[in-house]
Amino acid sequence: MTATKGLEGIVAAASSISSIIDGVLTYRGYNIDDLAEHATFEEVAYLLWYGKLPNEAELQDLQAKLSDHASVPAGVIEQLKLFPSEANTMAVLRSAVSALALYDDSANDMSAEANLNKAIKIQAQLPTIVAAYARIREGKEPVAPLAGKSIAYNFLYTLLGEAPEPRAVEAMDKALVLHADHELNASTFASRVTVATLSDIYSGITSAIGALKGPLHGGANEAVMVMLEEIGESRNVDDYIQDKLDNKAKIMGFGHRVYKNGDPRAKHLQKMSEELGKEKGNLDLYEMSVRIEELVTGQKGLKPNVDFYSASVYTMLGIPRDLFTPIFAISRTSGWTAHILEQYENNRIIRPRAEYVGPSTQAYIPISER
Ligand SMILES: CC(=O)SCCNC(=O)CCNC(=O)[C@H](O)C(C)(C)COP(=O)(O)OP(=O)(O)OC[C@H]1O[C@@H](n2cnc3c(N)ncnc32)[C@H](O)[C@@H]1OP(=O)(O)O
Ligand SMILES: O=C([O-])CC(=O)C(=O)O
Repeated sequence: MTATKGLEGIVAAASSISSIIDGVLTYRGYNIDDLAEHATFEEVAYLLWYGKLPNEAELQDLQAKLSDHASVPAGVIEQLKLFPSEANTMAVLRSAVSALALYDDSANDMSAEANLNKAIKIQAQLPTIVAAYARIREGKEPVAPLAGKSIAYNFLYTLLGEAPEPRAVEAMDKALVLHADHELNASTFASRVTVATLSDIYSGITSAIGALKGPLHGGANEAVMVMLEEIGESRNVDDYIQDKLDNKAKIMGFGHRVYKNGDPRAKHLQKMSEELGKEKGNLDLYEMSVRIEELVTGQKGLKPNVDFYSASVYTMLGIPRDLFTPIFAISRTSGWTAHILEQYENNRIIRPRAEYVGPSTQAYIPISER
């Protein structure tokens, strides 16, 4: 038995949810470029859960369910108030989602219907939790989401406490569409491993949030913003990046395990970054990002991934840096839950083998003789 480091190239599950074939990403066979252009996040979530695009009535029904479930148990809000105001936001989210299970009587109901309902409920509650914590840590009261509004609208509304600009809602919605699912990425795999033991959906999402938090995965969007802040202004880009490249340091937001010729989602975020910069009359972040890309791609051949331009997009939407990865989690909950439901439908425990590289058979030595 020989191990493949990082399981590169190993096909570990069959799935009909999303595919990456020859660098083209599809959700249920629909090209991400078409979905990014035309679909709302709610349509995409429906597509991921039900396997088809909704008609008007089906979409309205899902939107009503999401609205009905958007409030969070008072006990979870009380917990958010007890957490330190400087806490890591992904750790907060991981803990809060785990706590949601304590208030859900159906948490351990393993019927397909109950699990789909929980998927919708968790999707509705995640944005409420992220916005509530962001306000609580600033000493403000959480704002209740408005019935009949989209997840993108309500996230911005409950975060900022005022009606968001239509353009901001549109950009947020597109970002949610682009992050919704991505085949067997690390966090989705973690969620499938967890629920394949027949553990509950909350355990699966808690595992996934823990995996997404890392800077090699979803945490990279926040790390990109740290880099842009460290660089500070355009004239510093070349020296900063050259120093990193010379020292073989990782440039966050570049590279990908599967895409070697570029991530198809990045161009949409780059376009959004440029458009928002133009609208705000400040292209600094966009231009710095473009120059970083020229240097990194030029010298290392590495292309930007989904996390690179999302950092400048979210910043231009007025979102604090440490909410970037929680936003990724809000979107990816649709994909995680779709994968969890698919895993339950045709389950077998996920239990690979390890190549043993430790010492060969050893004779036990009593402690007094060691
Ligand atoms: C949503 C997402 O999760 S997208 C990914 C987000 N993560 C990041 O942006 C973090 C930065 N990128 C990385 O760390 C990596 O590219 C990963 C984790 C995304 C993929 O990792 P792997 O598939 O193991 O990388 P891969 O084997 O292709 O790396 C090949 C070489 O390129 C280097 N490399 C890869 N990414 C980068 C980078 N961002 N900066 C500098 N060098 C890099 C590797 O160090 C490796 O060099 P070596 O051959 O000298 O050892
Ligand atoms: O697929 C991956 O390895 C990481 C990624 O881009 C994602 O999860 O969106």
